[in-house]
Amino acid sequence: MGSLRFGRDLIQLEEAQERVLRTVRVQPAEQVRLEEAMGRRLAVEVSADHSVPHFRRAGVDGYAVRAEDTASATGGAAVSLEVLETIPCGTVPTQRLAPGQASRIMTGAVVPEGADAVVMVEMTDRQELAGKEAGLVVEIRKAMAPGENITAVGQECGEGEKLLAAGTVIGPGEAAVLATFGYSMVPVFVRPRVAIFSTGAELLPVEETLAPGRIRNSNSYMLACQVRESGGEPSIMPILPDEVEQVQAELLAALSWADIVITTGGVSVGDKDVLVELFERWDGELHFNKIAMRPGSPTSFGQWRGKPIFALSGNPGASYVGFELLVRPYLRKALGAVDPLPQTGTAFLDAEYRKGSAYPRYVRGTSRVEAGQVKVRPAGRDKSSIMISIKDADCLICVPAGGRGAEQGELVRTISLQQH
Ligand SMILES: Nc1nc2c(c(=O)[nH]1)N[C@H]1C(S)=C(S)[C@@H](COP(=O)(O)OP(=O)(O)OC[C@H]3O[C@@H](n4cnc5c(N)ncnc54)[C@H](O)[C@@H]3O)O[C@H]1N2
Ligand code: MOO
Ligand SMILES: [Mg+2]
Repeated sequence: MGSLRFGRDLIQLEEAQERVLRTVRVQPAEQVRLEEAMGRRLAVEVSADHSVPHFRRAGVDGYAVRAEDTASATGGAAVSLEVLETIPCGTVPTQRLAPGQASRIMTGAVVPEGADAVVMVEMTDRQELAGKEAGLVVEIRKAMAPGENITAVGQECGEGEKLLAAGTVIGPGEAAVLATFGYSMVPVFVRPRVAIFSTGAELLPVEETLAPGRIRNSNSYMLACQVRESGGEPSIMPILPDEVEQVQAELLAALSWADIVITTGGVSVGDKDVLVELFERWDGELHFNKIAMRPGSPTSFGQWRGKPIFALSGNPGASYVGFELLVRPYLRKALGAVDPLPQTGTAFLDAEYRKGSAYPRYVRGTSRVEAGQVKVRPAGRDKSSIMISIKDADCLICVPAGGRGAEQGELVRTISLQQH
């Protein structure tokens, strides 16, 4: 039995997170088409290289006028103005308004010089005059205030304004900004390639028929989803047996192309806990192999050939939580996030949690808002070996170390899940 198996140094989760984040190298950038940039993280800061809007923009279909010309207009006593021209969207007005003049204008078109308001067409009547006074006249039935129905230059944003920080996840609003400023190609961080290995002689590939003592490999698929959600490119690798030679060879092979390796299982104190065996004989660097947390206390992390290896516990609950607390922050930082650690909040515990523990516990929780208060309860049976309740969790409930657990109604700290 090697020394790592029992003689492990216990560290706090915060220390483990720090050790993980210290090793992160930010990913290189690549250019992708704007329509393919959704969900990616921006690799550059984006500033406005022009004001928005960059011309005075009509906000309604109607008539551009001089507000002072309309001062006396009411429903009963309209003001008549001479119509100079029609200004459709995408064109530039050719004439400046003088007193007594108006121009027909469409929503989104350039407001002509001289005009300082746009009257909705519903507040006007048109007249075609004949004879000596031939021409088009518009009757305005509403007094306008200067600036009414006009979006001023730079009202949305001024030239030079910083709009998107590097590391921002590109969603609908960001895509609209990028399009506005001409980014047909967008510099984004390259997705880290993540090799996912599950270890254990009991594991069956998903397509196999159940057999006595065997279970299907669920961790790899769960983790692949977590990797994808975090912006990584997962590869589900073949199941590894509890044979250290083979595990060593397969992980080394993966390190030649993957940016990150994740394993599950084989990190505890069982006879066949093969990752422990590997860490005893490899030429890599082990940064920790025991964290004061439940689930996932034997979670281990090291670097081999300069690449990070996360060895998560095999128990599905521990694997899931280990990823959220350690791997997701790594991926987020590698993709330029400035705040890689999960967001925390508080909520009222809606059920008692009587399970005390020597280590802080991260209990899968389901939260809801009731009468303006966030309430949270355990998502189901919360044992690290239980897989079924993972799907119901939207947060982790932090239960401090100690023999007491937590009371119903107590304000508890929570960690949000499923962020990018
Ligand atoms: N004597 C002790 N026994 C255990 C301790 C301990 O401190 N002393 N720690 C327990 C804790 S805590 C955990 S967590 C587990 C960690 O176990 P391993 O990481 O070594 O994982 P395995 O032994 O390989 O498997 C544990 C469990 O999970 C199932 N499993 C594994 N891989 C998968 C997969 N890909 N998909 C679905 N399920 C998987 C496996 O069949 C086992 O049931 O050790 C405790 N024991
Ligand atoms: O890693 Mo274990 O989950 O602490 O039960
Ligand atoms: Mg084990």
